[in-house]
Amino acid sequence: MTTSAAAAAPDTAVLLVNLGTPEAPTAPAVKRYLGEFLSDPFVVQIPKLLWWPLLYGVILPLRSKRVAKKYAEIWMEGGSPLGVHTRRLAAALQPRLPEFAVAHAMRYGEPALPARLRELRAQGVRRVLVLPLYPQYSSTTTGTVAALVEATPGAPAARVVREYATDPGWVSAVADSIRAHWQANGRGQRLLFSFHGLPQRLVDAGDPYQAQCEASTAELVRALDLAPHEYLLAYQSRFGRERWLGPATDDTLRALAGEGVREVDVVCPGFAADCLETLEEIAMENAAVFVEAGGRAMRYIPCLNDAPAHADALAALVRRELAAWRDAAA
Ligand SMILES: C=CC1=C(C)c2cc3[nH]c(cc4nc(cc5[nH]c(cc1n2)c(C)c5CCC(=O)O)C(CCC(=O)O)=C4C)c(C)c3C=C
Ligand SMILES: [Fe+2]
Ligand SMILES: [Fe+2]
Repeated sequence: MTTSAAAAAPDTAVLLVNLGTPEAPTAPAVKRYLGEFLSDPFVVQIPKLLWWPLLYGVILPLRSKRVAKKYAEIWMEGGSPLGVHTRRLAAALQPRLPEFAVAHAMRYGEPALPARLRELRAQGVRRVLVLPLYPQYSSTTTGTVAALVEATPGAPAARVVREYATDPGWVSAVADSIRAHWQANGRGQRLLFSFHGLPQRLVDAGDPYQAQCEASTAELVRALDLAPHEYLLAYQSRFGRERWLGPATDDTLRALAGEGVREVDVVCPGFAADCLETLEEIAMENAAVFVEAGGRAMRYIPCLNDAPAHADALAALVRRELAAWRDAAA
């Protein structure tokens, strides 16, 4: 690097943060990743003394093997879909924000968030806007990212984007992707909005996640001009025995097939990037559930991933957030 390029090194960075994903579609790699994920007290609130023996003694040994097989079915040349799409999205964002350094990190696994923050500081970055890739806020996702940023010594000054559930640019990008999918593949009789689930207990305790999923859906319904009978909202990926948000995506698909609906489209606006929960659980498992219940076809509408419209929307969001940060400091 020349001296002038070094002098021009950006003092502000944008850090995209996603959940994280295993390094390989193997039981040991899945065990490492799930172990870190499920021992985060923001995600599972059972006291350590009870939870850890259950997690490390029963859940991980059983689940890692089963889940590794699922990852193997969706693995891409460059790695896990969530990792590949997140990396590509950061690369798509960089030319749209040329005066800033754009990087990405994961809350669990690699590239690890604390190391990335310190690396940016070492490169001369003094301020970092952290953008968790969760449109809707939950303590279990955005909240744990914000807490880790706060708890990382040696990090640049940081601001964390809380949510973008009704951001107009993001809503337009998702709505356009749904229209484009209909144009290319035909349109089903219903559109199902499927969001990742959450324990009902957390919502009752004040987590705004459900309200934001509903707000995202309302904005998308408005943008697409859908009538009430044309769409449904459901929650997927239940984990454990307690009550989670409902209705469940699989139950909803069975009920639709039972009502005689032959073709249904499913979109997952809680996921910025395709991952196990969309590519395997929705596009494979739930598509089979719908057909077994008598439906003809469940068509999955992909996440925005590294689409230009996604990068455009996030770049605009970043510029607004940085301006708000500047104003707050002034
Ligand atoms: C207590 C368990 C879980 C909570 C709470 C939870 C919230 C939550 N998760 C996402 C987004 C993703 N979750 C993903 C995978 C995944 N989630 C859980 C459990 C909880 N999630 C598990 C155990 C797993 C792993 C897969 C499995 O074992 O079934 C993923 C995909 C990761 C990938 O590598 O592809 C995403 C993304 C949100 C948005 C959320 C709360 C709102
Ligand atoms: Fe999850
Ligand atoms: Fe799942």
